Amino acid sequence: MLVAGVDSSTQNTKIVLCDAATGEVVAAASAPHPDGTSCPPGAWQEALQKAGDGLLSRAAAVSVAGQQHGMVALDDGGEVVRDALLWNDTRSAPQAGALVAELGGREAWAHATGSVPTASFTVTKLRWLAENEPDNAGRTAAVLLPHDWLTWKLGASGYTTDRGDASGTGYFSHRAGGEWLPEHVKAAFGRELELPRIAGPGEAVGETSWGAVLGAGTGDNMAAALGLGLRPGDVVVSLGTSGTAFMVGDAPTADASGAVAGFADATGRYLPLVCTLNAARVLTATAAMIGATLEELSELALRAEPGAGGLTLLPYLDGERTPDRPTASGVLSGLTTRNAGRENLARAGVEGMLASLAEAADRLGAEPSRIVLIGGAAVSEAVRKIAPEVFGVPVCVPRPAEYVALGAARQAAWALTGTLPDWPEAPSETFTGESRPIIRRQHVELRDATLSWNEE
Ligand SMILES: Nc1ncnc2c1ncn2[C@@H]1O[C@H](COP(=O)(O)OP(=O)(O)O)[C@@H](O)[C@H]1O
Ligand SMILES: O=C(CO)[C@@H](O)[C@H](O)COP(=O)(O)O
Repeated sequence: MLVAGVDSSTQNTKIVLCDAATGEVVAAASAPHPDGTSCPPGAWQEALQKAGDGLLSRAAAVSVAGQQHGMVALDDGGEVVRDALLWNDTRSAPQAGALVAELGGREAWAHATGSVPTASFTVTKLRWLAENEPDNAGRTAAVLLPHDWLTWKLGASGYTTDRGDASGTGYFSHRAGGEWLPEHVKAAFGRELELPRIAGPGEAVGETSWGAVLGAGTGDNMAAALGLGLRPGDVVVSLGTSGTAFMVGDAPTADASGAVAGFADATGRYLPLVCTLNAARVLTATAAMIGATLEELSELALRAEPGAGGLTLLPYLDGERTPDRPTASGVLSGLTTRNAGRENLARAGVEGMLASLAEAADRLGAEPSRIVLIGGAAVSEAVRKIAPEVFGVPVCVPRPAEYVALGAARQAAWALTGTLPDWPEAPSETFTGESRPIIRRQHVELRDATLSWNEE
């Protein structure tokens, strides 16, 4: 029996078709999404159809994992009202600040939802819609997350979501195993909206047009956790469009500083997570700056010394979420005639991205004995070799695979059989290296020196 897992992430849709009993991948495909921080949901559906052509129909069950937080506004006929605003769209930063203040401050938000909302959270996008597009707001009857919408389009019985993705909205509470906070929607939007039913872990929520069982799906980070064989205390660092550091725990978290988002996972447990807006694209941007391919960037970076001769890249290229600097941009600092060269620039790009994620991982307060490194940029040799120097612990890189899609496939198998299957842990390679404190020192000094640069 075969099951399919879909990862509808920021840059593309990836699908894996797996043996339901063993998790062995028998086929895989992908298709790109349009660039940008807003997207017509139809583009995700087209990518799903393109990547899934001849593949999805072989699956007896399917689950969709999606980029978190995106606001899919629907009218009372189920039509999309406007392009979805994505997790990395920072236009609702002022609304985030206003909502935090209006509803009792950071402590109150962390207590109510597990998180303090930044511009990524759906609730802040709802307020932005109400304030800036009254016609679209007036037509909006329901709000879904990207994976909810795709699951509905695939054949779910009504609008559904799961507690993992729901926990990134800003209108979900961990109380009573997970429930909506309609009063938060009303406070943000001015009135209540139809929200999807929160399905239980492993629940089947409908049937596809070819008769496959449909799992509830979840957020992409929750699915990654499901796709990896994590050991207790493991911290995962994912280097995709977003950078994330997360772990699975038994109790909800409530960090009033706002750095750690107190998400739920896809199994009934919790997924404290720290997210940065800038990760893999820091490397693409650095490579473009020095006229190199990603492979050349890696070779060049490995030729430079730790600290890149004093050159530091603060990687907040597209604004930043952790730290909360939505209007920030990147800063290259410490340039001299002695260090101006492609090797140091390449190394500064890799070090900047990793140092930012090491700071994020620290916010989890976990003191892990290893870091599990995944995501598109984890295939880079320079990233793998420099990561232990930055994190200061061994870095375990599971065999490159689509772990989000694999987690979704595992959830599909759960919906199909009623049992979460035990798939074998993927083979991995562990990278070790001397800790190089200079890398994080340079990053922190530049981060703190630029604290007031983007204040309005
Ligand atoms: N060899 C490589 N070196 C560095 N980055 C890479 C490499 N291969 C792919 N990437 C980057 O990985 C990113 C995609 O990662 P992925 O985890 O699929 O992202 P997402 O899930 O957010 O769509 C792209 O930005 C791409 O440039
Ligand atoms: O906003 C978050 C997590 O809170 C992001 O991690 C999104 O879920 C997008 O993920 P990728 O497309 O980068 O995988």
